[in-house]
Amino acid sequence: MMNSRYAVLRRKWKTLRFTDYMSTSAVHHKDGLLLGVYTQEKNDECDIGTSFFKELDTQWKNKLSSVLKHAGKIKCGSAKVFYDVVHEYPIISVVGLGSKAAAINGLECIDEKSDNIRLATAAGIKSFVDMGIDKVVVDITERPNAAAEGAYLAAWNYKESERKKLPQDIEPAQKDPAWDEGKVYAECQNFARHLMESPSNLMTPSLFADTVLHAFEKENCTVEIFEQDWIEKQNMQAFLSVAKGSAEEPRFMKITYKSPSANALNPLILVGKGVTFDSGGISIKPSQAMDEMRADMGGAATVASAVLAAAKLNLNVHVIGLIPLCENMPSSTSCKPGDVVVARNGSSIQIDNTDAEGRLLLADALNYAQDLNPSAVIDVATLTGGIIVALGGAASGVFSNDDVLWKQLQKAAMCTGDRVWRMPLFKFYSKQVKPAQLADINNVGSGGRAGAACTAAAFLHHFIKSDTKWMHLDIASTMKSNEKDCPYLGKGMSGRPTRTLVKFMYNYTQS
Ligand SMILES: N[C@@H](CSCc1ccccc1)C(=O)NCC(=O)O
Ligand SMILES: [Mg+2]
Ligand SMILES: [Zn+2]
Ligand SMILES: [Zn+2]
Repeated sequence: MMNSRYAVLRRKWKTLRFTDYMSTSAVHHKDGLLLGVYTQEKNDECDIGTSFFKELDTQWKNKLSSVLKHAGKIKCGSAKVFYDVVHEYPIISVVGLGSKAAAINGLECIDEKSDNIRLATAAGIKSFVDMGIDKVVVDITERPNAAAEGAYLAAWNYKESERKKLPQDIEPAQKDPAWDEGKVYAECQNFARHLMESPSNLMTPSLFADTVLHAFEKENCTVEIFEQDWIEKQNMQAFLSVAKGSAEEPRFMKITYKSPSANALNPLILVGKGVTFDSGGISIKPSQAMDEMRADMGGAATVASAVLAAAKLNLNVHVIGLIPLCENMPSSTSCKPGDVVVARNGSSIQIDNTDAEGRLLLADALNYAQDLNPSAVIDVATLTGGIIVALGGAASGVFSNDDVLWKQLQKAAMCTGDRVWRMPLFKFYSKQVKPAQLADINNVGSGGRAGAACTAAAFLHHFIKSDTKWMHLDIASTMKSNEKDCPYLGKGMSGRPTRTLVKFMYNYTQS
């Protein structure tokens, strides 16, 4: 709640902003400062400032420690704002970094230190909302990359009018390459959030392809956009069976980034499901929350964004992103329940539920991927409601035929805080999708909703050759975010797991 002293000081500062005095000599008066303190375990002891906090405190004759003493404890991941403590920075936000001893928590599968920094920095950025601040200077004593991630993820909003209320000029107190890296991780996740959140009429398959092409303009990458005739020549009939219900033409994107120093001939291939709107088709979805299916291209968005980050960070990797894009709509040209199509690999598929469309696009894209001599193939897809039932928003579900690949992804996710959880690829589930009554395989499992994420993975597994190292990420569980579960992302389409994919590629180059 705003008390009277707060109101007076805020008014005073706002008045000052528009004086000639401000616009000439004392530019600092428009700047906010974000400082960190470690939470003290003992109740009667004050929180302890970071080394940067202490440095400024000495410079400013203990004014910071003095206000902190009266402010009481600052909880981990929360912020307290102080006005006019020093004239250099009229607004200072002090954030709780949690315990200095925070470390990797095996049970939680997360590096708590890094996540505390993200939470704290995000809370600090948000504490400057509506203050008209031009620039925020951030204390980066602890984990500069995580600080940048928290800051830039928190400063983002799909709506420009909301974004403008938050500081957009954010700078580290000292130059640090780790901060710059964290900024790329966050900005690429924000790009994925933009693609996912965009209304489906403004992010059709062709508009998605154009937007991504534009984002890669300055990167040393090859971006290919294939149209319907190419998809037909590729015999991608499973993919086309979904696309044919819509007036919007499908697209197939291929984005290649090969670091000049990467000698790997065999690329890592990322495949992203790009259904720009999933109405369910003839097996139409209930209208409640159907709008959220504008984000059914979350796999495509995160794959494109992760490859973009790899290029921006010059990661020592050879990666190809494959992105089948289409709409799933009901019409007189739609595929009907019980229809049979032949996929690119020659397998016949009985389509008993047209809402289980993602796996049809992926079947053909995965088959194409394996023609490119990959070192590993990873698909990313908002694939099933079943994974939401299984994991909630805590993690993306991962199915893999390779333990090393899985462990590398798990390690990456611990660092980024964007978690993953391994799920089974038992024959138990394969037997529920094949054989189908009229074809080699059915696009839905005989168990119905029971184990639906697992039968979907079993379906994809059918299209994976025995010597291909493969991982399938079902990201329907992490498609959306909310303020309570992840304050640094807030509410809306999450852009998860972009940072985990980038970190995975970073580690992949080291192995
Ligand atoms: N598009 C997929 C996943 S729908 C999952 C979802 C549901 C509600 C809110 C967010 C995400 C699909 O249609 N899958 C078919 C299925 O799960 O049966
Ligand atoms: Mg969208
Ligand atoms: Zn669907
Ligand atoms: Zn879908």
